[in-house]
Amino acid sequence: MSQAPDFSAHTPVMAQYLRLKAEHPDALVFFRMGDFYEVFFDDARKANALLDITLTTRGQSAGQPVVMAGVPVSALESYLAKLIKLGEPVAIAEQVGDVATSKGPVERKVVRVVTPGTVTDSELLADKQDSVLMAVVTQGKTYGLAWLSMTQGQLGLAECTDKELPSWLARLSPAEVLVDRERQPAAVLAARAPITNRPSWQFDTALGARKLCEQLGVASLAGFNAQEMKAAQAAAAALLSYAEHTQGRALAHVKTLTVQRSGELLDMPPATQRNLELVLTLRGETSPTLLSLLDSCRTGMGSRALRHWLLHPKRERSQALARHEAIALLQQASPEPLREALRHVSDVERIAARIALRQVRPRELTGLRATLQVLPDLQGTLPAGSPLIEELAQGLLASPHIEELLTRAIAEEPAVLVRDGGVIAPGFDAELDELRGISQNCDAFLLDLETRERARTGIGNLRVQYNRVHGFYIEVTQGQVDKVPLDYQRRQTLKNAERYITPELKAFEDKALSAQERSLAREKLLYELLLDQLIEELQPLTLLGRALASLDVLAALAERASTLGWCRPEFVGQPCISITAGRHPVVEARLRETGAGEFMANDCKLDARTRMLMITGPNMGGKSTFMRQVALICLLASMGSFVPATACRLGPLDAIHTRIGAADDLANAQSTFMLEMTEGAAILHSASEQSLVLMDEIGRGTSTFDGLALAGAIASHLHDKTRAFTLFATHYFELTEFPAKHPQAINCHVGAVESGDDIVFLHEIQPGPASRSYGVQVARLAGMPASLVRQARATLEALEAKATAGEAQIDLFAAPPETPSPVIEETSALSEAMKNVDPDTLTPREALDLIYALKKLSPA
Ligand SMILES: Nc1ncnc2c1ncn2[C@@H]1O[C@H](COP(=O)(O)OP(=O)(O)OP(=O)(O)O)[C@@H](O)[C@H]1O
Repeated sequence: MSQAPDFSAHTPVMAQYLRLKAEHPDALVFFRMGDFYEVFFDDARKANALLDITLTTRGQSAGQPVVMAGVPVSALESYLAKLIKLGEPVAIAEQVGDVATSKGPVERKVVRVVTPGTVTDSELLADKQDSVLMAVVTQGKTYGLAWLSMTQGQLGLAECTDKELPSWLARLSPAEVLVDRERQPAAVLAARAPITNRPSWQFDTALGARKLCEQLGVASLAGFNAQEMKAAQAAAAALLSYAEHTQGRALAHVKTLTVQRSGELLDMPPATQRNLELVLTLRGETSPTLLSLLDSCRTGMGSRALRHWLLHPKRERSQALARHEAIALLQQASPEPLREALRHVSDVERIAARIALRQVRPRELTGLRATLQVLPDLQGTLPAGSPLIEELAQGLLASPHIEELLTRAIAEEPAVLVRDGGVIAPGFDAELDELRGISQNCDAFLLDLETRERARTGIGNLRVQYNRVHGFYIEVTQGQVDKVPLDYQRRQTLKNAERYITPELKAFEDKALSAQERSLAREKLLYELLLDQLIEELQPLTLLGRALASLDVLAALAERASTLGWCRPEFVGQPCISITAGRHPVVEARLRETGAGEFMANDCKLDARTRMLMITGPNMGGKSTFMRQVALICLLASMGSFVPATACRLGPLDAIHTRIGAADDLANAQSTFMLEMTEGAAILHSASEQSLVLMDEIGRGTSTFDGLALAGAIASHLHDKTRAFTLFATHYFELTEFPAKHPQAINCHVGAVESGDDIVFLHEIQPGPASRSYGVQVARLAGMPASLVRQARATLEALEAKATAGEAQIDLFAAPPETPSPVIEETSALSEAMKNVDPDTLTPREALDLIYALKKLSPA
């Protein structure tokens, strides 16, 4: 055992600080001193650098100057927000002892540690996004994942392979990842989420299983089908220990576990999420994206749930079907009354979590009360006929007596903080009412005393008053001082007046001031008791939060479907992606916003016989837009939304893969071409017959011949071996020959017409190959100098003439030659042996031996 460090040479306060710091070496310790949080020594230097706060010294301790910096208590939140953004954990050490009665420094304790993945303060969290804490550990080839959204009380487990790990990280986008400090998985380092190292022993399967059972209040994990997930349990051990450690308490609100298996969800690798601009644009902005277009939710919890739906579509379709049905009914009846009712709803999910962590503020409770009061109205807006909506409606019924309790307990308009008083409603507690009565009756008493004293002393302008510094006093102007009776004791002398106190007034003062203090203490106690009662009701509250969030998403999707003119998709069992008049929702919205014209709708018909579209046509013609819109429509249908088309039939789908030209991944030191090939290889390895693959101009990152050869080979592989539904956009004209030799591929092109030197894009997908590429025209449109365009055109004509003059056609798609057969080697061994033979010198016996030897060398 290591010995506890000895801080006895330090001043008592510094010794106390250093003990707390020793328990939290990785966090900045914010040490409460009255109205400030102070940081010392190295933490002070760090805070000075990160927060730009002034560094000073205060005296000495153990012979060293005490370097310090401080932030006012009232500004804590803004400093925390900065540090959390920078990924710096902060341990908050509060004064927990009684200042008045403490001998030596008042007792202080770290009450919580705020880290990026465990923040629960509403001010520090984005309304529309969850903060997810995740733990990742490897056991052999399996990665165990466990994650927790502290503010939603949701715990998740999964296991995956190293290939799948990046998808999981992208999907969950954790705010903080816990890893074994001895074995940090490369994919986690690459994901660039803040990493927190934990000791190896915390990633222990048995400990994880025990902690999970305790947390969920179950005897075994069998009910969740998680008893065999050893690696995930090990991750959960570290996750739960850390979460409790940072909150400084057990997590009463975490009662549910979702077990997600690889293979359950539609696979969307990070490249797909990025290329389709689902939640972030390629530039990293939050708008315009598919999520920003979809999110007309009325509540933060709705927006968070929508994001989850979008990133976690299931392969199995029953959930999506139920959502389609609910949206159709809401749309028929108009979703507006429900959306209107949702305006009055607070973030019940987060409030429930903050109740559990005993951090909830009075005004959040009045928000909850107001929410509970609108539930009957909200219930009235729900259409009948959808099992999903009926199930969600059950969640709304769960909490009538919480409303009653909150109405009785919390004042109409409570103060912001409990310590300010005025939070508990009158009539809730007799003792509190009495204490408040005493301080409130002050005014009447003082008026009465004033009248009596005026009469007794004959001083007409005598006044009884109060101020915070001197308490109660009787004020007499200097001219009247000689009339003051003997029982008046002088308190203070002013220029024009004297102030006195009398035994009666003193007695009243003691009673009034102590009543105020006692009433504040009583309110604090009652508030804590109220939290105890509310914590008993966490389950219905959590259920209520989820129901409201889901209803909000359904109503938003119904509204979007009506506003944007989307249709209900249909699922079928046979392989097909059949979209009639599909549109790219985000591009269409942008065109509408900017008045830049109408979006041209396009069909996409793929089935068992046609699995690949070879798409050609000019730059800017709309190839990328078309391919992306097909993927987005498939994704929207799979998450349970309506889709931007007039009709849509979808067969089973297991993944959406995209390889779309991206900027160099400079941060990872990969060249464009290397990245292109790496992403392409990953797709060829993981796509299946039920996958949708988008290949946009693969091969363009290298020389023409290399690129063309690779593109041809990749198309063949996808067509012959993978057999995925593939949209293959290319500038290589040679590839328009591909369908002639590949029966499941067809040519199509984006239409464009030339008028003179100009080109007009029709954005229409038409059958057959494009006639030419129009690159020079596009360059002209882009404003290249006229002389340059002329030169390019002349060169192009010359090149075209040379090409048609003729070389023999190469079959780009011919099956690869067989690996050289061993025959060649063996034959050469044979001829090698023959070289050394001189027949004229051989005896018959040697000739026979030679025949046997040659026989051995020859192929069978
Ligand atoms: N169906 C459509 N209707 C109307 N406008 C469209 C349509 N498709 C694309 N566009 C417009 O054309 C622009 C270019 O489209 P897109 O990027 O898809 O072209 P591309 O053929 O992939 O070009 P490149 O080969 O240069 O990547 C889009 O930004 C959009 O404004």
